[in-house]
Amino acid sequence: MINAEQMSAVLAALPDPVFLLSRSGKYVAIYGGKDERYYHDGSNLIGKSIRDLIEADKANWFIDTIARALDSKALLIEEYELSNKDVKGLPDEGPSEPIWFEARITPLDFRVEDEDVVLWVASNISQRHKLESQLRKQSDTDLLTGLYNRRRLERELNYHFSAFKRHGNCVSLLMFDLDHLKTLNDSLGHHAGDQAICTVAQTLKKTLRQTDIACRFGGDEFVVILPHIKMQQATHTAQRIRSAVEEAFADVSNSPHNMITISVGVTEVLASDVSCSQALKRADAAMYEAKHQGRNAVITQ
Ligand SMILES: Nc1nc2c(ncn2[C@@H]2O[C@H](COP(=O)(O)OP(=O)(O)OP(=O)(O)O)[C@@H](O)[C@H]2O)c(=O)[nH]1
Repeated sequence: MINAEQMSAVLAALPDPVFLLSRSGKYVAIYGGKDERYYHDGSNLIGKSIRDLIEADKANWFIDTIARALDSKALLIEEYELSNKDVKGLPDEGPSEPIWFEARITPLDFRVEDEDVVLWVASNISQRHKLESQLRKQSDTDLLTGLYNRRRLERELNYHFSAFKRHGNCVSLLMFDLDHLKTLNDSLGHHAGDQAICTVAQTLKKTLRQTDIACRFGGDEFVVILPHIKMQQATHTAQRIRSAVEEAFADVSNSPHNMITISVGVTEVLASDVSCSQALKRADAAMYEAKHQGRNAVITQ
Protein backbone atom coordinates (compact mmCIF):
# COMPACT_ATOMS: atom_id res chain seq x y z
CA MET A 1 0.00 0.00 0.00
CA ILE A 2 1.15 3.53 -0.59
CA ASN A 3 0.80 6.31 1.96
CA ALA A 4 -0.80 9.76 1.47
CA GLU A 5 2.55 11.38 0.72
CA GLN A 6 3.29 8.82 -1.97
CA MET A 7 -0.23 9.30 -3.35
CA SER A 8 0.43 13.05 -3.78
CA ALA A 9 3.71 12.23 -5.51
CA VAL A 10 1.79 9.94 -7.89
CA LEU A 11 -0.77 12.65 -8.65
CA ALA A 12 1.99 15.22 -9.20
CA ALA A 13 3.75 12.82 -11.58
CA LEU A 14 0.71 12.29 -13.85
CA PRO A 15 2.02 13.10 -17.34
CA ASP A 16 -1.16 14.93 -18.45
CA PRO A 17 -2.77 17.71 -16.41
CA VAL A 18 -5.82 16.53 -14.49
CA PHE A 19 -8.35 19.17 -13.41
CA LEU A 20 -11.08 18.85 -10.83
CA LEU A 21 -13.75 21.24 -12.14
CA SER A 22 -17.07 22.16 -10.56
CA ARG A 23 -20.38 22.49 -12.45
CA SER A 24 -20.08 26.30 -12.33
CA GLY A 25 -16.56 26.09 -13.81
CA LYS A 26 -14.39 26.52 -10.74
CA TYR A 27 -10.86 25.01 -10.76
CA VAL A 28 -11.12 22.93 -7.55
CA ALA A 29 -7.75 21.15 -7.91
CA ILE A 30 -5.06 20.49 -10.53
CA TYR A 31 -2.61 17.56 -10.62
CA GLY A 32 0.25 16.58 -12.93
CA GLY A 33 1.09 17.98 -16.38
CA LYS A 34 4.43 19.33 -15.14
CA ASP A 35 6.44 18.88 -18.34
CA GLU A 36 6.81 22.35 -19.88
CA ARG A 37 7.46 20.89 -23.32
CA TYR A 38 3.77 19.94 -23.43
CA TYR A 39 1.88 22.05 -20.88
CA HIS A 40 1.73 25.35 -19.00
CA ASP A 41 1.71 25.21 -15.21
CA GLY A 42 -1.92 25.65 -14.12
CA SER A 43 -1.38 25.75 -10.34
CA ASN A 44 -2.25 29.50 -10.25
CA LEU A 45 -5.77 28.71 -11.44
CA ILE A 46 -6.91 26.82 -8.33
CA GLY A 47 -9.90 28.50 -6.67
CA LYS A 48 -10.62 30.67 -9.74
CA SER A 49 -13.45 30.34 -12.20
CA ILE A 50 -13.31 29.58 -15.93
CA ARG A 51 -15.71 32.49 -16.55
CA ASP A 52 -13.23 34.97 -15.02
CA LEU A 53 -10.21 33.60 -16.89
CA ILE A 54 -11.40 32.67 -20.38
CA GLU A 55 -13.32 34.78 -22.93
CA ALA A 56 -17.09 34.25 -22.98
CA ASP A 57 -17.53 31.94 -26.04
CA LYS A 58 -14.82 29.50 -24.98
CA ALA A 59 -15.84 29.67 -21.29
CA ASN A 60 -19.43 28.81 -22.27
CA TRP A 61 -18.17 25.80 -24.17
CA PHE A 62 -16.24 24.55 -21.11
CA ILE A 63 -19.23 25.03 -18.78
CA ASP A 64 -21.60 23.31 -21.28
CA THR A 65 -19.17 20.41 -21.65
CA ILE A 66 -18.90 19.96 -17.87
CA ALA A 67 -22.73 19.94 -17.66
CA ARG A 68 -23.02 17.39 -20.49
CA ALA A 69 -20.57 15.05 -18.76
CA LEU A 70 -22.39 15.40 -15.42
CA ASP A 71 -25.84 14.93 -16.94
CA SER A 72 -24.84 11.92 -19.07
CA LYS A 73 -23.16 10.29 -16.03
CA ALA A 74 -20.62 8.79 -18.45
CA LEU A 75 -17.16 9.43 -19.82
CA LEU A 76 -17.18 12.24 -22.38
CA ILE A 77 -14.37 12.76 -24.90
CA GLU A 78 -13.89 16.11 -26.66
CA GLU A 79 -11.20 17.87 -28.69
CA TYR A 80 -10.44 21.60 -28.48
CA GLU A 81 -7.73 24.15 -29.16
CA LEU A 82 -6.41 26.47 -26.46
CA SER A 83 -3.42 28.74 -26.07
CA ASN A 84 -1.97 29.96 -22.76
CA LYS A 85 -2.92 33.46 -24.03
CA ASP A 86 -6.59 32.34 -23.87
CA VAL A 87 -6.37 31.69 -20.11
CA LYS A 88 -5.53 34.62 -17.80
CA GLY A 89 -2.94 33.72 -15.19
CA LEU A 90 -1.00 31.04 -17.09
CA PRO A 91 2.79 31.51 -17.29
CA ASP A 92 4.69 31.99 -20.59
CA GLU A 93 6.81 28.92 -19.89
CA GLY A 94 5.44 26.07 -21.96
CA PRO A 95 4.57 25.54 -25.64
CA SER A 96 4.53 28.82 -27.61
CA GLU A 97 1.92 27.66 -30.15
CA PRO A 98 -1.76 27.01 -29.33
CA ILE A 99 -2.28 23.43 -28.14
CA TRP A 100 -4.85 20.90 -29.42
CA PHE A 101 -6.20 18.95 -26.45
CA GLU A 102 -8.19 15.78 -26.11
CA ALA A 103 -10.23 15.99 -22.92
CA ARG A 104 -11.51 12.86 -21.18
CA ILE A 105 -14.12 14.06 -18.71
CA THR A 106 -15.47 11.79 -15.98
CA PRO A 107 -18.30 12.82 -13.63
CA LEU A 108 -17.41 12.14 -9.98
CA ASP A 109 -19.90 10.84 -7.42
CA PHE A 110 -19.07 13.34 -4.69
CA ARG A 111 -19.65 17.08 -4.33
CA VAL A 112 -17.24 19.85 -3.37
CA GLU A 113 -18.62 22.95 -1.64
CA ASP A 114 -22.16 21.90 -2.59
CA GLU A 115 -21.30 21.52 -6.28
CA ASP A 116 -21.05 18.52 -8.61
CA VAL A 117 -17.52 17.97 -9.93
CA VAL A 118 -15.83 16.31 -12.90
CA LEU A 119 -12.33 14.98 -13.48
CA TRP A 120 -11.00 16.61 -16.69
CA VAL A 121 -7.86 14.97 -18.13
CA ALA A 122 -6.38 17.19 -20.88
CA SER A 123 -3.90 15.44 -23.21
CA ASN A 124 -1.78 17.40 -25.68
CA ILE A 125 -2.63 15.89 -29.10
CA SER A 126 -1.17 18.74 -31.22
CA GLN A 127 1.18 16.44 -33.13
CA ARG A 128 -1.56 13.93 -33.95
CA HIS A 129 -3.91 16.75 -34.89
CA LYS A 130 -1.32 18.28 -37.26
CA LEU A 131 -0.74 14.91 -38.90
CA GLU A 132 -4.49 14.32 -39.30
CA SER A 133 -4.92 17.78 -40.90
CA GLN A 134 -2.04 17.08 -43.29
CA LEU A 135 -3.53 13.69 -44.24
CA ARG A 136 -6.98 15.23 -44.74
CA LYS A 137 -5.46 17.94 -46.95
CA GLN A 138 -3.45 15.39 -48.95
CA SER A 139 -6.46 13.17 -49.51
CA ASP A 140 -8.41 16.16 -50.85
CA THR A 141 -5.68 17.58 -53.11
CA ASP A 142 -4.70 16.81 -56.67
CA LEU A 143 -0.95 16.12 -56.66
CA LEU A 144 -0.14 17.72 -60.03
CA THR A 145 -2.05 21.01 -59.75
CA GLY A 146 -2.66 21.51 -56.01
CA LEU A 147 -6.38 22.03 -56.75
CA TYR A 148 -9.05 19.97 -55.00
CA ASN A 149 -9.37 16.45 -56.40
CA ARG A 150 -12.46 14.50 -57.43
CA ARG A 151 -13.07 13.11 -53.94
CA ARG A 152 -13.29 16.63 -52.49
CA LEU A 153 -15.39 17.75 -55.48
CA GLU A 154 -18.00 15.06 -54.67
CA ARG A 155 -18.21 16.34 -51.09
CA GLU A 156 -18.49 19.99 -52.11
CA LEU A 157 -21.10 19.18 -54.78
CA ASN A 158 -23.25 17.29 -52.28
CA TYR A 159 -22.94 20.10 -49.74
CA HIS A 160 -23.92 22.85 -52.21
CA PHE A 161 -26.69 20.73 -53.73
CA SER A 162 -28.19 20.21 -50.24
CA ALA A 163 -27.86 23.97 -49.50
CA PHE A 164 -29.74 24.65 -52.74
CA LYS A 165 -32.50 22.16 -51.91
CA ARG A 166 -32.84 23.27 -48.28
CA HIS A 167 -32.29 27.03 -48.45
CA GLY A 168 -32.62 27.81 -52.17
CA ASN A 169 -28.98 29.02 -52.38
CA CYS A 170 -28.32 29.07 -56.12
CA VAL A 171 -25.17 27.38 -57.46
CA SER A 172 -23.67 27.12 -60.94
CA LEU A 173 -21.19 24.61 -62.36
CA LEU A 174 -18.51 24.88 -65.02
CA MET A 175 -16.91 21.84 -66.61
CA PHE A 176 -14.03 22.23 -69.05
CA ASP A 177 -11.45 20.22 -70.88
CA LEU A 178 -8.19 21.29 -72.55
CA ASP A 179 -8.24 21.40 -76.34
CA HIS A 180 -5.50 19.63 -78.34
CA LEU A 181 -3.58 18.30 -75.33
CA LYS A 182 -2.90 15.07 -77.20
CA THR A 183 -1.06 17.00 -79.95
CA LEU A 184 1.10 18.73 -77.33
CA ASN A 185 1.84 15.42 -75.58
CA ASP A 186 2.67 13.70 -78.85
CA SER A 187 4.99 16.44 -80.10
CA LEU A 188 6.71 17.73 -76.93
CA GLY A 189 6.20 14.86 -74.49
CA HIS A 190 4.05 14.11 -71.47
CA HIS A 191 5.98 16.52 -69.23
CA ALA A 192 5.04 19.47 -71.47
CA GLY A 193 1.42 18.23 -71.28
CA ASP A 194 1.64 18.17 -67.48
CA GLN A 195 2.99 21.72 -67.48
CA ALA A 196 0.10 22.87 -69.67
CA ILE A 197 -2.36 21.34 -67.18
CA CYS A 198 -0.58 23.23 -64.35
CA THR A 199 -0.66 26.51 -66.30
CA VAL A 200 -4.41 26.11 -66.75
CA ALA A 201 -4.82 25.39 -63.01
CA GLN A 202 -2.80 28.50 -62.06
CA THR A 203 -4.74 30.66 -64.52
CA LEU A 204 -7.96 29.31 -63.02
CA LYS A 205 -6.84 30.15 -59.46
CA LYS A 206 -5.94 33.70 -60.52
CA THR A 207 -9.25 34.22 -62.30
CA LEU A 208 -11.62 32.86 -59.64
CA ARG A 209 -12.86 34.46 -56.41
CA GLN A 210 -11.97 32.99 -53.03
CA THR A 211 -15.40 31.46 -52.54
CA ASP A 212 -15.34 29.60 -55.89
CA ILE A 213 -14.27 25.95 -55.73
CA ALA A 214 -11.86 24.70 -58.40
CA CYS A 215 -11.23 20.98 -58.86
CA ARG A 216 -9.31 18.78 -61.26
CA PHE A 217 -11.90 16.23 -62.25
CA GLY A 218 -9.30 13.91 -63.79
CA GLY A 219 -6.98 13.88 -66.83
CA ASP A 220 -7.38 17.22 -68.60
CA GLU A 221 -10.87 17.92 -67.20
CA PHE A 222 -11.72 20.50 -64.55
CA VAL A 223 -14.90 21.38 -62.64
CA VAL A 224 -15.63 24.69 -60.92
CA ILE A 225 -18.44 25.18 -58.39
CA LEU A 226 -19.72 28.76 -58.22
CA PRO A 227 -21.80 29.14 -55.04
CA HIS A 228 -24.49 31.87 -55.02
CA ILE A 229 -24.02 32.47 -58.76
CA LYS A 230 -26.79 32.35 -61.38
CA MET A 231 -26.28 31.03 -64.89
CA GLN A 232 -25.75 34.40 -66.58
CA GLN A 233 -22.95 35.45 -64.26
CA ALA A 234 -21.47 31.94 -64.43
CA THR A 235 -21.30 32.31 -68.23
CA HIS A 236 -19.34 35.58 -67.82
CA THR A 237 -16.96 33.82 -65.43
CA ALA A 238 -16.54 30.95 -67.92
CA GLN A 239 -15.72 33.43 -70.70
CA ARG A 240 -13.18 35.15 -68.45
CA ILE A 241 -11.45 31.82 -67.72
CA ARG A 242 -11.54 30.78 -71.39
CA SER A 243 -9.96 34.03 -72.51
CA ALA A 244 -7.34 34.00 -69.69
CA VAL A 245 -6.27 30.47 -70.72
CA GLU A 246 -6.05 31.51 -74.37
CA GLU A 247 -3.85 34.44 -73.34
CA ALA A 248 -1.66 32.28 -71.08
CA PHE A 249 -0.58 30.17 -74.06
CA ALA A 250 -0.77 32.82 -76.81
CA ASP A 251 2.78 34.20 -76.57
CA VAL A 252 4.49 30.83 -77.12
CA SER A 253 4.92 31.38 -80.86
CA ASN A 254 5.30 28.55 -83.30
CA SER A 255 4.63 25.86 -80.76
CA PRO A 256 1.87 23.31 -80.13
CA HIS A 257 1.43 25.24 -76.86
CA ASN A 258 -0.49 28.01 -78.57
CA MET A 259 -3.09 25.46 -79.70
CA ILE A 260 -4.04 24.95 -76.04
CA THR A 261 -7.40 26.46 -75.22
CA ILE A 262 -10.40 25.20 -73.24
CA SER A 263 -13.97 24.19 -74.09
CA VAL A 264 -16.37 25.04 -71.30
CA GLY A 265 -19.86 23.79 -70.39
CA VAL A 266 -21.94 25.92 -68.01
CA THR A 267 -25.06 25.02 -66.07
CA GLU A 268 -26.99 26.01 -62.96
CA VAL A 269 -28.48 23.56 -60.45
CA LEU A 270 -32.23 23.41 -61.15
CA ALA A 271 -35.18 22.74 -58.85
CA SER A 272 -35.99 19.69 -61.02
CA ASP A 273 -32.55 18.10 -60.42
CA VAL A 274 -32.82 15.07 -58.17
CA SER A 275 -29.06 14.86 -57.59
CA CYS A 276 -25.96 16.93 -58.24
CA SER A 277 -24.77 14.39 -60.81
CA GLN A 278 -27.72 15.41 -62.99
CA ALA A 279 -26.37 18.98 -63.07
CA LEU A 280 -22.86 17.71 -63.67
CA LYS A 281 -24.07 15.64 -66.64
CA ARG A 282 -25.63 18.80 -68.10
CA ALA A 283 -22.33 20.68 -67.75
CA ASP A 284 -20.56 17.71 -69.39
CA ALA A 285 -23.00 17.69 -72.32
CA ALA A 286 -22.55 21.46 -72.75
CA MET A 287 -18.76 20.99 -72.75
CA TYR A 288 -19.00 18.38 -75.51
CA GLU A 289 -21.19 20.76 -77.50
CA ALA A 290 -18.43 23.41 -77.11
CA LYS A 291 -15.93 20.88 -78.54
CA HIS A 292 -18.35 20.07 -81.33
CA GLN A 293 -18.72 23.74 -82.22
CA GLY A 294 -14.98 24.07 -82.84
CA ARG A 295 -13.41 24.33 -79.31
CA ASN A 296 -12.19 27.42 -77.40
CA ALA A 297 -15.85 28.14 -76.67
CA VAL A 298 -18.38 28.43 -73.83
CA ILE A 299 -21.76 26.70 -74.11
CA THR A 300 -24.59 27.07 -71.60
CA GLN A 301 -27.17 24.38 -70.94
N1 LIG B 1 0.51 15.16 -70.02
C1 LIG B 1 -0.68 14.72 -69.58
N2 LIG B 1 -1.62 14.33 -70.45
C2 LIG B 1 -2.80 13.90 -70.00
C3 LIG B 1 -3.09 13.86 -68.64
N3 LIG B 1 -4.36 13.40 -68.47
C4 LIG B 1 -4.84 13.18 -69.72
N4 LIG B 1 -3.89 13.48 -70.66
C5 LIG B 1 -3.98 13.36 -72.09
O1 LIG B 1 -4.94 14.29 -72.55
C6 LIG B 1 -5.55 13.76 -73.73
C7 LIG B 1 -7.03 13.87 -73.51
O2 LIG B 1 -7.72 13.33 -74.58
P1 LIG B 1 -8.55 14.24 -75.53
O3 LIG B 1 -9.30 15.23 -74.73
O4 LIG B 1 -9.30 13.37 -76.45
O5 LIG B 1 -7.37 14.94 -76.34
P2 LIG B 1 -7.29 16.38 -76.93
O6 LIG B 1 -6.12 16.42 -77.82
O7 LIG B 1 -7.25 17.37 -75.80
O8 LIG B 1 -8.61 16.49 -77.75
P3 LIG B 1 -9.81 17.51 -77.61
O9 LIG B 1 -10.18 17.54 -76.15
O10 LIG B 1 -10.88 16.93 -78.44
O11 LIG B 1 -9.32 18.83 -78.09
C8 LIG B 1 -5.07 12.31 -73.90
O12 LIG B 1 -4.09 12.26 -74.88
C9 LIG B 1 -4.48 12.00 -72.53
O13 LIG B 1 -3.41 11.10 -72.60
C10 LIG B 1 -2.08 14.26 -67.70
O14 LIG B 1 -2.23 14.24 -66.49
N5 LIG B 1 -0.91 14.69 -68.23
